[in-house]
Amino acid sequence: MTQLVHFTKMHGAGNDYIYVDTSLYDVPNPAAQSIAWSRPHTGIGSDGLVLIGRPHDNTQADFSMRIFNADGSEAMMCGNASRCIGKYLYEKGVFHKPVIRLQTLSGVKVLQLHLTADDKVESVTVDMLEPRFEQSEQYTGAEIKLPADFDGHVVAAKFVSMGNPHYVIFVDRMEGLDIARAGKLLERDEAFPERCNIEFAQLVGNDQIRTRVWERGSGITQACGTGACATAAAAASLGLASRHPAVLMDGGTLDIRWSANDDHIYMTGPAAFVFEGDIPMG
Ligand SMILES: N[C@H](CCC[C@H](N)C(=O)O)C(=O)O
Repeated sequence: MTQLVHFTKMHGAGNDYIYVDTSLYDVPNPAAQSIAWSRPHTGIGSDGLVLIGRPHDNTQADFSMRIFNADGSEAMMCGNASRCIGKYLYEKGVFHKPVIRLQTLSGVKVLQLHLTADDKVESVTVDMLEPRFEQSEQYTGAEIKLPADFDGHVVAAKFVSMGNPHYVIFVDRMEGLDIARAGKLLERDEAFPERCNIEFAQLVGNDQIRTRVWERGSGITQACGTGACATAAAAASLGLASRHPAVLMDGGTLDIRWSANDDHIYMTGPAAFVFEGDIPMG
């Protein structure tokens, strides 16, 4: 008999993933499952698969997260998924505490849940740790060439690592730019040995940035938590915006605060259940 896996589909500002609690269901080949289940017509339809697990070292963290893009590649971190995991654990009664330490491939992230009067999770703040701008195994520093429709519209561009790599391009207007084409091309630019997430950002004011995202391994998504943090960090470090902007993405707005005290970025935003069900493995 085919083994069924219970899943929960959730989204954070429209960035949707399939969540499986691996203490209940083992997913031996998550890359293949992410590809199959993320397909809209023959699967569940999502930006990828997130596995909620128990940490390898439980002195450091309460739970762990692994995230797979829709193409099966594994990501170091996912901001929107970390907020959804907070809501999942709390509202399903798995871990009924408002502070959760989540182990990821890019370090332990602390989640602070904000609760409503009827004990629901209204929003979650995640300590996303420090942004990094320097050259690394993720970015060679080589010049990046943009397609011709961007000529005359680029204000600035900057590489930022939030654990995972991001390249943020500030433009003077979004209209008329083929961001899907540019994103697809730049994701695989040779400047990014591990490929890259690409953000297209337009300054709306000192405290507001409009951002669209091409995610490595998933394409255009409605929002990206690490991408919003990278955008805010790039904007502030270039002197284009404040250290506490609202980042307006296609599927919702994230509040980003880059603390001057500890240099950490704090991301606050929503998390929502969509539906749950059982799906065959394989
Ligand atoms: N959507 C995610 C990021 C997934 C990143 C992934 N596309 C990669 O780094 O390969 C977020 O909310 O932060």
